[in-house]
Amino acid sequence: MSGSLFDARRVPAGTSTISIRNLSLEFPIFHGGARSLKKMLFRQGKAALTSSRSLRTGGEVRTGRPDGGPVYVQALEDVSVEIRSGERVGLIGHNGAGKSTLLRVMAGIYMPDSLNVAIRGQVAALLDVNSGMNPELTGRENITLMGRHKGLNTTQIRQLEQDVESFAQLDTFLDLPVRLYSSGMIVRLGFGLATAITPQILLMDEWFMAGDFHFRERAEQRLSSVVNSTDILVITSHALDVLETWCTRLIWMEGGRIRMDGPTADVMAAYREEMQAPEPEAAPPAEPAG
Ligand SMILES: Nc1ncnc2c1ncn2[C@@H]1O[C@H](COP(=O)(O)OP(=O)(O)OP(=O)(O)O)[C@@H](O)[C@H]1O
Repeated sequence: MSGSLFDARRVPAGTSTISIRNLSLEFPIFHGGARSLKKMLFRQGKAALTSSRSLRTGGEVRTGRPDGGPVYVQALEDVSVEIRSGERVGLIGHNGAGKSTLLRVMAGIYMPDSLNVAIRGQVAALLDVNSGMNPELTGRENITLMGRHKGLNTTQIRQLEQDVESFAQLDTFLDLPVRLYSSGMIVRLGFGLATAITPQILLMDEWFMAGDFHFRERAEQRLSSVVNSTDILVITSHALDVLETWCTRLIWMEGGRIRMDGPTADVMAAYREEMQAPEPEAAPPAEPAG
């Protein structure tokens, strides 16, 4: 049985897939600091001129050419992933490892070369609590807007409104503009809305772990019925116990690359072992050239 009000299947149940092949994605840095960053990369000497890896934080920062050129962050590098129906996949890794970027590619927010990415099935992305919400409209108006956007009829929109209202428990705030909500209140509304329609592929960032204790308890109950009726789940979280509970497979990202991909128990054991190992010492700064 579906845990939410509406079912949004677009391909037959059990046939959803995510296929990503040799995907690389970089973000150019346009900030004023890019100039001094370029100088810093240059000072590091020729070997490090096109690459500066910081330990366990972020993707590589690179320059386009040895003589300078634009500076960019390599968020993903040569990533290949195949995910089939029935899989519950967790993404783990250090801050800036590329987990959210990979989720955003799967959600179609970043659209690299279409030859690299093929998604089959209807996708819902719980990546950003504000996504799709208009802060100037009331909570109730946002529910109606979302219902229309999903193609629901008037009766279904009424059902959606009742469902989200009873889940979010915002009382009178539901009729006030969303810009007046606290961050926890926005999570209640955003989460209630996003989980009211069962997708075939559910992509989640860890924001839903926000909210008070009672909310989290109810959120996890609601989520478990949605997750059980989706074909594919991909979730990223630093809460390893959450991943162990939900996931059958883990992908360990490091510096934009896939370091390990396999059954949850195997990848988690390797990841925990590495986390407990002492940090390698940072290399001393190189002497200025010339
Ligand atoms: N919009 C952007 N513009 C520039 N750089 C970005 C952008 N989004 C991500 N990055 C960079 O890409 C790299 C990967 O970031 P990403 O958000 O995917 O990491 P993450 O694994 O989700 O990290 P965290 O665990 O801290 O959320 C980081 O080095 C980050 O600085």
